Parts: sequence; structure tokens; C-alpha cells
Amino acid sequence: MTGPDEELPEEVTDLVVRPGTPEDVDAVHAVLLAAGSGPGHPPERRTPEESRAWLAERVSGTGSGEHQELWVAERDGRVLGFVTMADAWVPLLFVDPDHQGEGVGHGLVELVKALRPDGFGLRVHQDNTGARAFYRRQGLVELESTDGSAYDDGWPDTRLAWPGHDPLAWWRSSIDDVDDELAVLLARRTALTAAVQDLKAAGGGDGGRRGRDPEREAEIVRRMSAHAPGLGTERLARVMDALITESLAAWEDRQR
Ligand SMILES: O=C(O)C(=O)C[C@]1(C(=O)O)C=C[C@@H](O)C=C1
Repeated sequence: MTGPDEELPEEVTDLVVRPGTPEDVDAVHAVLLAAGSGPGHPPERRTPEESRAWLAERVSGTGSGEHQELWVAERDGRVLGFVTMADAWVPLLFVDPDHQGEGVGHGLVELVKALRPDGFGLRVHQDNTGARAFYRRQGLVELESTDGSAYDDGWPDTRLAWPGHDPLAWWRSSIDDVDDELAVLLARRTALTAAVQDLKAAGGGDGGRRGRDPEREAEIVRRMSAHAPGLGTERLARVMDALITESLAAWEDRQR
């Protein structure tokens, strides 16, 4: 979603970066539409009215959507770019395509670094190579690439993070956050394996065949690999093999 596409961040002289107000929504929306229709962005499926309403709701904190803190970058009173923040996440950062390469994106990233000194993350579409190079130049680190299925747009994406003033603390805390989610998912996954084994033990499902089903496992790995291509099918197969092995062992322990 983000994409300043800047080539040369320059010394920002007359750029003013200030908190956005409801009066900025039209100008911010114009930048969003112009920048979002450039290369590397998915086609906008909403009407301009719908995307404006979506934006206004988020930056005003009304409605059910998450509230995003809005900041705008302007020169000579004209909004040239903007950024939004929600906790340590940057949902939107866009620069007017006519003013890229003028340090606007750089100024916005510097602002986010100042406001989020512990670090922040964002996602860009994989094809938006200009934005990815820009963020790398700003010191952000590329993390995982996915097929984008976790997001509304469903476009292949790459996540990046700036790990702040204490990078080890940021990475470890990010690992803890992911592991908290992973633990819950593992509990659910293991319980589902057990439910299938209960069914098979009772003579139901798949003709009552017990034990491992390599074809089914290969299919699982293929599907997962499409969501997270960076991991590689073979490595993912080993991870899933270990997970299924342990899930089956847990189920067998329970039978004793
Ligand atoms: O789908 C099944 O047949 C299961 O037994 C479940 C499961 C799994 O946990 O996904 C476990 C063992 C099989 O080898 C295949 C898949």
C-alpha cells in the first residue's frame, strides 16, 4: 500500500511536516489516488467516493475501522505527501507522483522514526520495486514476502521494518508477538489433527485409513507454500512433517 517511489532523498529545506486535520482529507485523498494508480499498485476497486470515505473514517477515528494518525508533508501550503500510523504500523505513506525525488518521502520516514523510536513496520506490494528500494535506503529491513492473502487487496507483498534504536529488542519483541500467535495456531492445528485421528479410529473418514497420508500432506505443503513462497517447499515440508509427527504423537499419548 505504501509507495513513495523516490529516487534521491535530498536535504529537506522548505518542507513542512505537520499533523493532518479533517480539512486535509481531500488533498490527502488526491495524493492517494494519484500515487496509488502508479506502477506496482493493484487497481483500485473502490469508487473515489468510497476510498475517500474509507480514508476519512480512518484518519478521523470515527466508524468501526482502525484509527490512523495522519501527518502531511507540504511545501508552499500544498500537500505533497502524507503518512498514517497505527501503533507501530504504517498503513499508508504516499507521495504525489509529480513531486517524487524531492525529499518528501524521506521527510515522512524521518518523522515516523522520530515518533516511533522503538521501531515500526509496513508492507509494500512486491512489484513496487521503487518503493522497496526507497525504504531499504531509509534503513528499513525487508522481511517476509507473501501472496497477500492476509490483506483485502490480495496482492503479493513484502513486509519491512525499521528496528529502532535497540534493534535486538525490536526483533525479539516481534518474535514474541509472532510466537504468541503461533502458539494459539499450533494448539488449534494439533487439535484438528487429533479430531481427524478420532474420526479415523472410529472407522470414519477417508475409508477409515489410519496413519499418515503422504498425498494429503503434500497437498497441504503446496497450498501453504503458495501463501509464503519465500520459505521454499522443501523446508516447509520438513516443518509440517515435524508438526504432524508431534501432533500424532500427542494424540497417541492421549489414547493411553
Ligand atoms: O488429513 C488426514 O488424513 C489427517 O490425518 C490429518 C493430517 C494433518 O494433521 O494434517 C495428519 C496426518 C496425515 O498424514 C495427513 C494429514
